[in-house]
Amino acid sequence: MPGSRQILGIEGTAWNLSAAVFGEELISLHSNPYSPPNGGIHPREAAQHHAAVLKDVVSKALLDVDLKDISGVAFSQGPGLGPCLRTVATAARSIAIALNVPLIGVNHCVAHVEIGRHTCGCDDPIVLYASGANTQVLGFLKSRYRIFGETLDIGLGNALDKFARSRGLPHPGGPLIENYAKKGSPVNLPYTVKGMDLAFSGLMSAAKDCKAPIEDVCAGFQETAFAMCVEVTERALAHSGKNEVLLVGGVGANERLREMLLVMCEERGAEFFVPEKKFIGDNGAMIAYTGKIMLEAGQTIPVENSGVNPSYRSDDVSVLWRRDTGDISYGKANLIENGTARGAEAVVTILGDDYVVKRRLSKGYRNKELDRQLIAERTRAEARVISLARRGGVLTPIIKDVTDDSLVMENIKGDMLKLVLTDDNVFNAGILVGRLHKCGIIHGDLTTSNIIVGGKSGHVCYLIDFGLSYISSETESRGVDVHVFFQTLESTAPGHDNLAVSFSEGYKSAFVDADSVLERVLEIKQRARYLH
Ligand SMILES: C[C@@H](O)[C@H](NC(=O)OP(=O)(O)OC[C@H]1O[C@@H](n2cnc3c(N)ncnc32)[C@H](O)[C@@H]1O)C(=O)O
Ligand SMILES: [Fe+2]
Repeated sequence: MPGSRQILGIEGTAWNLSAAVFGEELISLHSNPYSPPNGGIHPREAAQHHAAVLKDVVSKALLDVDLKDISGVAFSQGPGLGPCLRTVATAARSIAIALNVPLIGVNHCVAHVEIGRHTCGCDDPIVLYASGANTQVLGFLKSRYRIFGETLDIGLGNALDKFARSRGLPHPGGPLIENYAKKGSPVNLPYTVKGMDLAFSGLMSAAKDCKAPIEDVCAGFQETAFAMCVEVTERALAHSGKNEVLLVGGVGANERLREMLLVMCEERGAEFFVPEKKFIGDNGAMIAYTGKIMLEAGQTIPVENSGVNPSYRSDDVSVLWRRDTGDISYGKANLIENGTARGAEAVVTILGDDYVVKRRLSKGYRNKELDRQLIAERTRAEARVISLARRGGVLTPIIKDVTDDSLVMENIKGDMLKLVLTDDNVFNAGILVGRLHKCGIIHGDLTTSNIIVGGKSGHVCYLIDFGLSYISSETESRGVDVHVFFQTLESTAPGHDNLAVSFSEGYKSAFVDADSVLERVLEIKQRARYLH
């Protein structure tokens, strides 16, 4: 393709040294993976491997290309293993200087997403990015890939690989576990979704200690870990109002994970996408392609500023190559229509004039036993938290009846706070949340749709939907609660900073530790994390 724009991309953040050229479409892709002789990936040894094979891999990628057509060199700038990143960056800089073309520093996580969007032809998905080092649920909003939820400890792939190693299996363990799991019946392991976040290290330790046959442990590991990922993905879908799901990252090769996401999407009427295998794990094509669209948007970097960043986050990248999408539609999923509202987890139906029934839905993607157990645990926990909150003076619906999967409770009449955003109402909401935090409860989903303003005076605030609530007196958890509330204020009433001030005043008047929580809220905002 003479004259057309072609980009050379080099990937080498961890296990795979891979190079590709992307023009209008993929022109070439060559890889030389590193397999550790024993144990996991050793950063320095992996970097030595990359240095040793780089010339061969890049030459092969350039074999049928006229060097005059190369208009940019892209490389993985991070995240990844420091020595590996530096090796690849050095090579990319030299090639860019030799060819006298711009250099493009690509965020590896964003590249996983972009090659997925391009090759699958999806537009604006919620992304489950599950790899060795990372596990994140992402969605595009206002020039950035926002992180809706992510692992708080290790990546899912690393958890699988480490467990496999503890059983004497070679690296990478993910595919081997998948094979064992096909022959097993799942054991029960700890399910650790925390709000919108995930954690895998407790699950991994429990799997290591489990004495059941390896097939059953592998099946239990997959069923538990994947159900956690699918749950957070579904919630992000419900909150964002988006209707596409894209799976990327090495763990996305797993057929059971794909099947579970497909079932979830079918149940919600969303569309599921997954790239073909050569584009799902680490590969040079994702770097070359993302380099190409970045170059077209003018996002190149001078060689002197091209240092690598081993902890480069997906939400650090300013995405200039995508058109902006509108606001997230908070609470849209919770609107009651024809007497029924469907959220990510439950259906609420009006029962006569005075009551509503909240029934948790069975999820077809979950293993039956896990499904039954989660529904029963969460229903009981919700009833408990509501009673505790009432005892602490928080107005909530009165619970009339609890079964294995449903709560019958008082029908609170009034308007959602988001429809009556006045200083007085928001001040009262602050008092309510202050009382809640005082009695050690975190709401977990403090949106302006979950506060109802009503009562005789028309100004009394009730708190509803405790489905994600938990017990904690930590400043961080309280701060996240308030931060979520402030974010929904911003999205429903942009520019009305006075509302956050009124809320804070109410909050302070009801809760002695309010100041330290509000300080933490500022810190959380700085972290630019999209917590919802
Ligand atoms: C920073 C970068 O280096 C890193 N890349 C990475 O971790 O490689 P990736 O190719 O995306 O994913 C590798 C992981 O994917 C897992 N994996 C591969 N096939 C699998 C399968 N069939 N089932 C489960 N896990 C699988 C492997 O066990 C390994 O943990 C990342 O994206 O976080
Ligand atoms: Fe990766």
